[in-house]
Amino acid sequence: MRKHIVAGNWKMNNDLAQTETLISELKKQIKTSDAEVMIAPSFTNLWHTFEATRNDDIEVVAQNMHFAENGAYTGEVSASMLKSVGIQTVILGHSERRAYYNETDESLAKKVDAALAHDMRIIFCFGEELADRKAGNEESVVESQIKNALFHLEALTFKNIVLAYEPVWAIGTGETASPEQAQDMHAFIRKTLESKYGNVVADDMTILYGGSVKPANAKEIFGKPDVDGGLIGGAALKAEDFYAIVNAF
Ligand SMILES: O=C(CO)COP(=O)(O)O
Repeated sequence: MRKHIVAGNWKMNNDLAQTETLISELKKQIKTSDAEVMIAPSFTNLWHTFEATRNDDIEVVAQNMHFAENGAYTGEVSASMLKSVGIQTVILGHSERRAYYNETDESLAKKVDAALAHDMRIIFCFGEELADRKAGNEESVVESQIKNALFHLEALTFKNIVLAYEPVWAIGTGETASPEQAQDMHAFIRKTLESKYGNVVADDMTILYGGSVKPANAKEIFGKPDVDGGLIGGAALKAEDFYAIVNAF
């Protein structure tokens, strides 16, 4: 079933004290919403945030994980470690991870497999760079990112996957894809899924848009038929702005 989701990716922001402040401000904003609400703090704050929001309509998710179960991977965190602190969902493939930490379609396919093997839900991110769009290659780039990391999966596993289209040129730049550009790409993504998995998987897939979503533009973007929610960076760091976006549905 297709859901509405608004997820806040805090990236490398908020120490423990700032996390506590933001959580208490978020709690004041919560009201019944049509959208599932998620927040992704840094690893150091996952457990605390999970505990502090236990009774609220907020799911705490991780920003990344390693594909191995355990071992000599200094600085890394595994799926079972995340699950042991209550985390059921992980963001994989964010463009910042691809750009700065050499994450590739190949390593992401392994992370996807590891998360699914632990019955975790995945928010799988992808999106073209500015040069790709200028060259008119945005669809082929997105298509290959999806195919290379996900098309080895069986149709049934897609119930544990949420897709997040985040054009790199719109992340943290203040420049949003127009609602029409987002809609066109989301429809293309659905068509790409349909070509391999059929229309049930394609129609049921929740596809989020990410890149400079703000209270001022959320309603228009979320109003598009193939946009099922957002992955929010900067605006997720202010409780009022975040919930204005959640309530844009
Ligand atoms: O990267 C993003 C969410 O994962 C989007 O970031 P901004 O909302 O700050 O553009």
